[in-house]
Formats: sequence, structure tokens, C-alpha cells
Amino acid sequence: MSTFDWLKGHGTENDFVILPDPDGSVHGDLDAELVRFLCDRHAGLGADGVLRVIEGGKQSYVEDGGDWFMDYRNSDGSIAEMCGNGVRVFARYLAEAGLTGDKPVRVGTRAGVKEVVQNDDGTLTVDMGEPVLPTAAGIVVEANGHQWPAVHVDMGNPHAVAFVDDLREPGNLCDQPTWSPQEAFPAGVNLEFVVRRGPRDVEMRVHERGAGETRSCGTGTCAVAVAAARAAREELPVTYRVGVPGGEVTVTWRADNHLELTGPAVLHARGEFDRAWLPA
Ligand SMILES: N[C@@H](CCC[C@H](N)C(=O)O)C(=O)O
Repeated sequence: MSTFDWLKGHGTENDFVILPDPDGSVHGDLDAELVRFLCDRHAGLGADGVLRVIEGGKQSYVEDGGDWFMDYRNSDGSIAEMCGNGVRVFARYLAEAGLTGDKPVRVGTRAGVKEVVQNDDGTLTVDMGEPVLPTAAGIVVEANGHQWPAVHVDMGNPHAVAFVDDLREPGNLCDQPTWSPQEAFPAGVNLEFVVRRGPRDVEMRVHERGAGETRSCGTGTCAVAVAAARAAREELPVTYRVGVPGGEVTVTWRADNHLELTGPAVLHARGEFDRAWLPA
């Protein structure tokens, strides 16, 4: 097929191109070059990542694809296990396309199945599962001539959380911040820089693996809430407000050790793309 449908959506301004592909036949294995082109903010549609929508039973990437499988790609074409803002936008798309009912939708990801519910106030809540805190200590993150100790939190995808005095300290984040030891994150890492604003209230910036600085990162907000709650020796359950450049979300670390992420998700454009427009 030379043309295909696309939509755009965002969650706290972490933005995505959505590619409906119910039986997986429109995009095959999804070419990394096509992803890079679609995400290009000058020559393409512009986005932090791509959410391909495949029926759970029609994909072959994971054992349990849920009701619908979210095939997530970063803007550089790389594959990521999970995306906390993306999964809400994904569920919003399913609802607006009439593909789900009132029940929670089970979204398959490379980091397991995530249940998403729509709330009466228009937000969506995702059960993000349990955080993993690898014991490795001594991780140091460096950006803009500053160094900070960082906490490793795995949310299905890898995060390093650094508490800073001022969110301006990491600079413009155009360059990839570095970390050591390198072996701590052999597959790369998402880096969060955080300040405390008050009790259970934090603000962050993020440099995403495979995308650069973005205006929000849902898995990153969960990693930050975990790092902040542990540092404050909070008892579970505990809820954090996490501010990001593109808005705010809430993260509840439940007594059963699961994290619940609640935030907005909107669709804001749609169209048809002709493969003939791809650069030769
Ligand atoms: N923006 C996402 C995370 C997307 C994947 C990430 N860049 C990675 O490579 O792990 C979110 O909202 O969680």
C-alpha cells in the first residue's frame, strides 16, 4: 500500500505519531528509517516517538500482547520497552476509534501488559507495575560541567534519577549527558534531573534515550517518584505530584508496590501519508 493513515497525540507534550496497523500488515517490521522520517520535526510530522497499534493476537513480539499491542519506537528509530505517556495516548486513540469499551484496556508492551482506565475527569490512569531498584551504587551523571550521584530505577526501561539544586544546572541538554560507570546501562538510559518543591511534590527535566530532551516522560515520572519517596523514607501508599516542562502528572506508589500513573492524553491531528514522499 503506498499510503497509510496516521494520527498525532501527546501526553503532557510528550508527542507521538500513532500508526494504526490492526493486523500488522501495513508496516511489517516497521522500518527504523520511516520512524526517523516521521519523527523529524522539520522534514517529517515531528514527534518524540511512534506508537504502532496492533491487535494483541496479531503481533509476534511478545507472548501476551494484551487486547492491543503498543509497538513503541523512539524518534531515532530504536525500540523501547515501555512508554508511560505513550500508553495513555494509545488508550485514548483506542477509545476514540471505538476499539474499546468501558472496561480497563489491557495494553501489551515489551515490558508486560499494562491496564489503562479512563477517569471521569478525562485523565487516564495506568498500572505501571512494580519498579526494580538494582543495587548498584556509585552511579554518577554529568551534564553542563556538573556531576550528580544518581539512583537507578528500572520501570521496564532504564532510568537514572539525579537530584539537582536548580533545574537550569544541566544546561540545554542538546548534548547527550554522560554517566559512569558505563556498564551500569549497557543499553543506554533515560536521565531525569529533579528538584523538590515541597512534601511529595517534585519537578523534573528529562533526557530520553533515543529522543533527546523531551517535555515529559511517564516512566521517568514514576522513577522520580520512587527515588524521591525512598529518599524521604515515605510509607506506602504515597502519592507524588510530578511537574514536567509540558504539564504535570500524579504517581501513586501503592501498598502492593505497583505504581499508578495518572495524567492527560489528547489526540490533535490526523492525516494520510504517501510513501512516495519519503526521501529516495
Ligand atoms: N517518553 C516515554 C519513554 C519512551 C522510551 C524511552 N525513551 C526509552 O528509550 O526507554 C515515557 O513517557 O515513558
